[in-house]
Order: sequence, then structure tokens, then C-alpha cells
Amino acid sequence: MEVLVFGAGSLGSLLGGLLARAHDVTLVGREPHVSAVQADGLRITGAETLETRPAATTDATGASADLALVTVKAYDTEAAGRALATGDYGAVCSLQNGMGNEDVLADAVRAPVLAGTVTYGAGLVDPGHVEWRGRGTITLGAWRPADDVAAAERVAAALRAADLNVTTTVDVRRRLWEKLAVNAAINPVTALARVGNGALTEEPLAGLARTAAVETAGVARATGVAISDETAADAAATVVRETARNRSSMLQDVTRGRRTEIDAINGYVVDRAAATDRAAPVNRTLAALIGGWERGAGVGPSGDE
Ligand SMILES: NC(=O)c1ccc[n+]([C@@H]2O[C@H](COP(=O)([O-])OP(=O)(O)OC[C@H]3O[C@@H](n4cnc5c(N)ncnc54)[C@H](O)[C@@H]3O)[C@@H](O)[C@H]2O)c1
Ligand SMILES: CC(C)(CO)[C@@H](O)C(=O)[O-]
Repeated sequence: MEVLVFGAGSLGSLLGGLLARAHDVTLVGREPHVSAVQADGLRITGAETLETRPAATTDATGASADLALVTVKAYDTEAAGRALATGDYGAVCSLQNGMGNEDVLADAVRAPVLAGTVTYGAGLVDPGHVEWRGRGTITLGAWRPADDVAAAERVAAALRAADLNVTTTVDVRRRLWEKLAVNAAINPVTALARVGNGALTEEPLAGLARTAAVETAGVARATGVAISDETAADAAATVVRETARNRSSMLQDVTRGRRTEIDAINGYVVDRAAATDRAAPVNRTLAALIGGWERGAGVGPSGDE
């Protein structure tokens, strides 16, 4: 299969490198990473060590592939959609955190849009070198009911052919909202308190995170996605325990002075709450504090390193 990975940073480079074991992969990224991959290939270290040789480019204009995986940060999805709209793809699959990415892509491209959640962990440590920080799973599904569910099965089979751990779901929207509740609970609380995920096992941060997750579940139900308060709170608490030694992506962003994905996480919850006449005061406060920090610190507009 021809696979284009749009957003060759941490996650995109890891998945692109792993997929290059079985498929014809092109990474779309930025310099100096792209030149390093073109010159010396891509090195993966960590959970496994391997060297692969995917193609790499900074410009996807007019490209075509059986599958485009989107792995840019949420604030770059519109630009990714515009670039992908100039090409021809069998399917376009977002593997990003946050919500709203799939709708942006579906409005931009003609191909079926798939959504996926990823629990693999990755970090780009040097140009041409990505660290595989955790084995995980990818859960995929078709985004709009009209989209071909068979496309999700084809993509899942292709990812499995490269030894990735993939499951499919007919209810990917619910899966995304559950992940949203986890990110809404953990990411801004760890970023604002400047603590690792494990600090959220204790009060007062545990209660704050739980309230953000429960509020998110309420907003999910108001939009027609059935997630109980307990499911959301338990999912967040489980991820806190399982990732106790990790620093969340948002904590890493704020400590490096980079733009965060707050708009696609707590900001999305606040927007959907307003649209469904619900209150989401904890998510609103968390989004305002992180958003206020972003403006005060002058990060962005691209948020890139
Ligand atoms: N890193 C992880 O372990 C991990 C795990 C699960 C989910 N995610 C999610 O995956 C997404 C990507 O995360 P990441 O950590 O890989 O971010 P990242 O910043 O490391 O990678 C994104 C890359 O996209 C590139 N990019 C953006 N716009 C581009 C454009 N127009 N053309 C070419 N390149 C472009 C950037 O240069 C950057 O290198 C996020 O939504 C994140 O929440 C990440
Ligand atoms: C699950 C998660 C919160 C673990 O740190 C991760 O999605 C992150 O850091 O964004």
C-alpha cells in the first residue's frame, strides 16, 4: 500500500517508520528532519531499535496514496486539509488527540475520513531519530456513517501487516469522546500544576481532574454520545495510574514554550457545552488559563518548534 504520513513529528515518524517495514511510505514534515531522513533514513530506538528508509518531503501538493495518515497537532489540521485537498487519496485517517480534526478533514477532502485513537508513545529526539516510548494500540473507525466502513477494515489490515496493534470499532465517536475526557482531565491540570501524571492520584488534583472528565461526559451525552460519568472518571483515573511516570504532552508543550492543543481538548468541550446549553465551568477555567498563558507567552501561530 502507498501511505503518506502528513505530520512527520514524533507520532508520525514512529508510525511511518514502522509502516515502512511493509508499505511504500512518504513522510511529510519540516526541516531539518526531512533532509536527515532523505540522507540517512529514519532511526527508531526505545521499545525496539530499527532503521527504515521512508521517502520524505516538505511538500505534499498534488500527491496521491492509498492512505493518508494525519499526525499534525490539532491546530495544524486546517493547513493539512488544504494540502491533502490538492491530492488524491483512498482514505484519510486522523490519528490526533482532541476533537474537531475529522470534521475539518471531511470538509476538505473527497476521500472517506477515518478517525483513530493511539496509545503508542513517541518523541522526536533529533532530526532523523525518533524514540519509541511505549507500545500501545490504535483503534480505528469510519467518521461519518456514510463513509465506507470497509475502508476502516482495509486500513486496519494494512497497519497490522506492519505489525501494528490495531482494532476497529463501529463507534469511533464514542471512543474519541472517551479519550477527550482523559485528555481534558490530565493535560491542563498537569500543565498548570507543573506535575507528572502520577500527581493526579492525590487530592486536590485528583478531584479537579475527575470533575473535568465528568463534565466532559455530560457534554458528550448532550451531543448524543452515551458515556457515563463513571466511565469517563474511571478512564481518566486508569490512564493516570498507567502513565504515572509520564509528563503529559501539554506539560511538555508549556515547559518548552510551545502552543498546546487546548482548543481541541477543553476548548472543544466548552464550545459543545455552549452549543447544547450546558455549563462546563471547570473545562472553561482550564481552557482560559492555558489559553491565557499561550497569549501571554506569545506562542504560535504555527506552534512548531
Ligand atoms: N507523540 C505521541 O506519543 C502521541 C501519542 C498519541 C497521540 N498523539 C497526537 O498526535 C498528534 C501529533 O503529535 P506529535 O507529538 O507527533 O506532534 P509533533 O509536533 O511532534 O509532530 C507534528 C509534526 O507535524 C509537522 N507539521 C505540521 N504542519 C505541517 C505541514 N503543513 N507540513 C509539514 N509538516 C507539518 C510539524 O513540523 C511537526 O513535526 C497530536 O494530536 C498528539 O496529541 C501523539
Ligand atoms: C494519555 C495522555 C494524557 C498521557 O500523558 C497523553 O494523551 C498526553 O500526554 O497527551
